[in-house]
Amino acid sequence: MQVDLLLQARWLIPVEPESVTHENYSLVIDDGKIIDVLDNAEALQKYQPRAVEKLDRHVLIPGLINCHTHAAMSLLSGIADDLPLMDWLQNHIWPAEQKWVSEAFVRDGTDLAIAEMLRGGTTCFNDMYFFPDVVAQQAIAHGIRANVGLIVFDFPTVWAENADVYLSKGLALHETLRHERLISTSFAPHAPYTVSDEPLRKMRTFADELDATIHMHLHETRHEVLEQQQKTGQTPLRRISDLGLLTPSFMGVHMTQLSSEEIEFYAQTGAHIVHCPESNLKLASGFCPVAACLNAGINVALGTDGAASNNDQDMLAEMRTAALLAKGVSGNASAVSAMQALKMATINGAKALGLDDEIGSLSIGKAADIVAIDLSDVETQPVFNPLAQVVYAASRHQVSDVWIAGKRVLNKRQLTTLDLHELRHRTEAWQRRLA
Ligand SMILES: CSC[C@H]1O[C@@H](n2cnc3c(O)ncnc32)[C@H](O)[C@@H]1O
Ligand SMILES: [Zn+2]
Repeated sequence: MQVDLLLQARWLIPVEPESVTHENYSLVIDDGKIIDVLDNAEALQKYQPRAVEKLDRHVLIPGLINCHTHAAMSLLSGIADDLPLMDWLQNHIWPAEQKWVSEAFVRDGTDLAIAEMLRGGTTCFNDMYFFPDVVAQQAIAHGIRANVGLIVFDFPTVWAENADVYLSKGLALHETLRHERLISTSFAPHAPYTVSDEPLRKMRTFADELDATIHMHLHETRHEVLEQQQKTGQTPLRRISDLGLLTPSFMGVHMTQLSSEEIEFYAQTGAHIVHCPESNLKLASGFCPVAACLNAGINVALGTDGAASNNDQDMLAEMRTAALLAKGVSGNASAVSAMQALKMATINGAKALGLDDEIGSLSIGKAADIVAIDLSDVETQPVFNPLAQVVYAASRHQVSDVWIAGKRVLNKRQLTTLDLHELRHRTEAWQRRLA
């Protein structure tokens, strides 16, 4: 049988259907999909590939899914550091956004983040930012998968005047993007402290009608929880639950403040958590009790958050931080194993986005979203355990090749859909303006 491409790898970690590492294994790709996963020798007997790629020093893993970011904020990386969330947001980030955010800013900032993400093995990002139409357009142009946030605030910004306008623009954009192969959409109310009850109720109704997900910052800091409790007698989590938002189509981002009772309660709802350990550590927000959440059966995905609070878009690093932090805070070295960390960055992200039929593992029938990591560098030798080298030692500079829906977007470290030289010029121009 003739097929488009055969990837012959030294190691292959499919994540699903089995948590194993195969040695000398091939992925067979046709029409943008994985059609077989089998031993190298068998693959050559069974298929006549139009192209063969030998990856004999490499491990193949599923494309990494960055389940929470604000891509265009890459242009704000380093403008305000070493500050707690509300000081950072209210006194630095929001004033800068008010002054600078435009369609051109979002186009160039999103391109900068996409270049960084592709070079680091991220094949899908879940975004929440102004001008989501531009975010979608840039993702399509550069061949990366994106879930675009239909943002809502209860006050005017550069994108809309009031909650109803945010919602109507979001619904129109959802309709425009409905048939885009690499794009999905999600309602994205910013946070409990910036969106009132009525628009949240409306979003629940729209999300149900359109079978869409909802993506929201929630319980990010102790301050957020205490302030709302003092004002209303309720935690933000209880309020969001009373408004009917907590269902399997909801992603609560951060969730650093959770009691054991709240973990049990959240698990019952089927809602997902997106853990952003590096942003939480840098803003000193706390951290999500991931080991306890996973044990309770909550699906926990991983995100970097924007580069103004991280300060990068490096999902390999985020995986390592998630695994190490969970062990450190639980006092249990088995908490968040290397396989669990890889799952959080792949299949769990796909589940949170409702895309697990399509992406998140190297399984037959799924899209060919694949990352090759070269483990021959001294930094990742010897390779007794490829999975441990990926999670605990590899750096994003070892990501050699990336395919999304079968298209090669990184070829031996070269981006195929973005010109880095030209991107650097655009970024430097923004730096001069912002300075
Ligand atoms: C609705 S557009 C996104 C909005 O969120 C701001 N933001 C970035 N990071 C965080 C965070 O960790 N918590 C809360 N809000 C954040 C971003 O600057 C935009 O204004
Ligand atoms: Zn965020």
